Amino acid sequence: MEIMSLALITSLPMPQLLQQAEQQGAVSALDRHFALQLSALAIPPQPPAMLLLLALLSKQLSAQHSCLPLAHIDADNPLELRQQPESAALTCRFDCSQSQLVPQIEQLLNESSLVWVAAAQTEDPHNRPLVLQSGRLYLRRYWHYEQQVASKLRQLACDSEIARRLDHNAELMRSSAALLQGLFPTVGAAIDWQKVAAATALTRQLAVITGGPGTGKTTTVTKVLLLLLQLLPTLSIRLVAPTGKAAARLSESIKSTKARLQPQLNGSLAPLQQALQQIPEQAATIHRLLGFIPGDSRFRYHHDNPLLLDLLIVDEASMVDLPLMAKLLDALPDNARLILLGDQDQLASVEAGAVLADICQGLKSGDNWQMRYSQAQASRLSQLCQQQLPAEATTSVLGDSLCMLRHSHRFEDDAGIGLLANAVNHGDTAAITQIWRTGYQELQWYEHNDDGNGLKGLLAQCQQGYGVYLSLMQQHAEPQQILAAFNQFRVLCAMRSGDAGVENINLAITRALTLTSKLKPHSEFYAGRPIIIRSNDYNLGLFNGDIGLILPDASQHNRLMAWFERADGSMLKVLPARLPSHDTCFAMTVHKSQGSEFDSVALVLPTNPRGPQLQLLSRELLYTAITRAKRRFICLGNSREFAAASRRLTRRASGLAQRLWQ
Ligand SMILES: Nc1ncnc2c1ncn2[C@@H]1O[C@H](COP(=O)(O)OP(=O)(O)OP(=O)(O)O)[C@@H](O)[C@H]1O
Repeated sequence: MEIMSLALITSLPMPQLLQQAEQQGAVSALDRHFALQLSALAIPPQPPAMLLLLALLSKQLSAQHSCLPLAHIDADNPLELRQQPESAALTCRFDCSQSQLVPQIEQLLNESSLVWVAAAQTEDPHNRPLVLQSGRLYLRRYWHYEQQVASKLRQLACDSEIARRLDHNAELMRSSAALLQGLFPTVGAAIDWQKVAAATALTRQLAVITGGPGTGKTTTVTKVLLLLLQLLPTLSIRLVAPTGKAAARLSESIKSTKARLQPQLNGSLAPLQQALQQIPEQAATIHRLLGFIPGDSRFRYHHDNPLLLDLLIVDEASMVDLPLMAKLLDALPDNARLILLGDQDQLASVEAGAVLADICQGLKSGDNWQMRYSQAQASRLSQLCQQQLPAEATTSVLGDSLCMLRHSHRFEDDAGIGLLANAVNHGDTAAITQIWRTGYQELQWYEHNDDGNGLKGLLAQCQQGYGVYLSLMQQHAEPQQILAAFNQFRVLCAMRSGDAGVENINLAITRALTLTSKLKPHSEFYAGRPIIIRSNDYNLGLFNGDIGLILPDASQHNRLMAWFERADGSMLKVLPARLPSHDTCFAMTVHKSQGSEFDSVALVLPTNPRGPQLQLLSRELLYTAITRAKRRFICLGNSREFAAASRRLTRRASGLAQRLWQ
């Protein structure tokens, strides 16, 4: 046993120890190489503990955390090594108590030439690769992103020009309150949070409107646009979402909300008719708005070449990762307004960070949420909404920009899907068990069991769910109609591999559909094969996550083509041989399903989840899967594990919430 300097005790020299740890799966090859290569750059040579910290930081980044909080390191087993009886004991621990660990590591980092300790200065003159701040170790790039996002959001979280006008113009306050009342006719004393959200967006340069599915985010924001365009008729507005699918849904949703509002704009609301016509319907992806440059991680629009707009609306903001949010905010002109819409309870972005959850973090009060309006904003909102809003001791300017919608208009209060989503969101295992037992008609449970009946039941549901689009295909319906029918039903899996992973379930569904004779998968590309794109192809206009179908093209002697629907509703057809990398998509991961909704969803959970699989089975994963379903939610799983997963919260390590709220 060798005792290293800096209070680290290891059974092997650190490079060999990391190699062994890699074989165990405790770190990846990338983590090990990152640690070795970065430490090799340093002069003077770095101690073994630094190598360990570098490997741990890399491991954190691979798990989509933005940083390594030093307090999360386990002094006794920092690499989380498993002790394997057959091999010599692999030891790696700090020779100090857990309580002494953080100060000792901080001292080590303070002395390292690789680390800049961020304090009063805002930039490191030496561009060191690592940054230490408030007990968190960052890769410089991520520290920068966090810094950028926090400072821009704080800068935007101020009163809008309209708020200043309202404060000094009693007549404007009165007429605005009347318009709000017309658009949100409040009945009873309960606070109408949609109205408050609209008033928030009117009075603040930044508004964050969060809420679960069907809580009225799109309805509210459309009404906000009516009010803003009435007051500022030349406002240039852009609508964006993180994926093509989400952008298409936003366009669709704005279009139908406008159609629904149109007949309501009469009497005192009639002057809003013109504003209604001006509301844009076309949403783009964030990448398209920023002007992606193929093969480059930079965008055409940035701080020195800002976007030309007055108001940006970002839907599905929970899917926006930290780097993309930093770039989006960087490209936003200083005087532009920003409205973020999203569901803070959903799975976080596929890449690093959990920006929306961090923004909302300051409203968290135990298991509940609490609005935090300052005295001035509470009084302004109360006048506008003609309802009494309480002021709260607030620690951040952000509090005045946030509003959370909690009542779902999509699910009846006593409907199974809404109840289940709510119980999962509160980790209420007793309620979850009760809901499954009650037998709601929108819910269907299949238990994994040895005789395979659970899987058989699920596959029968797939034959029915996917039977609709396959029948349309047999009837030679239009590709767009067939694709729409395909998108009514979807199987979601918690993970890609394993017995109940996407790969296996896709095979099982393909076999089950072949048995119905509606699918004939005799070659790689066969009529009816659904595909999901796995990489971006800017030339073809196909992007990671796009879903299409292989179908015959009647205009080309039934030649098989891959058909996709573009965000504007038009169809794109591509020769299958030209498709970028893709997979079959009867089943897809819950992660990939974010931003989409289906009439019916069937979720497949692992049979007997262990180790890292358990980490994936989180409350956010279940909630995201359930809320993809509009009418029916089916689940194949292990009932105990389902309930247990609802208590497993994933928190991404980040300093953003602290920067925003303290
Ligand atoms: N205050 C309300 N009263 C009655 N129905 C409402 C109200 N607000 C919204 N709705 C209805 O609820 C449904 C969902 O509204 P909306 O699409 O605005 O919600 P959302 O939060 O944007 O949903 P999603 O998360 O699915 O995008 C729509 O049919 C809408 O007409």
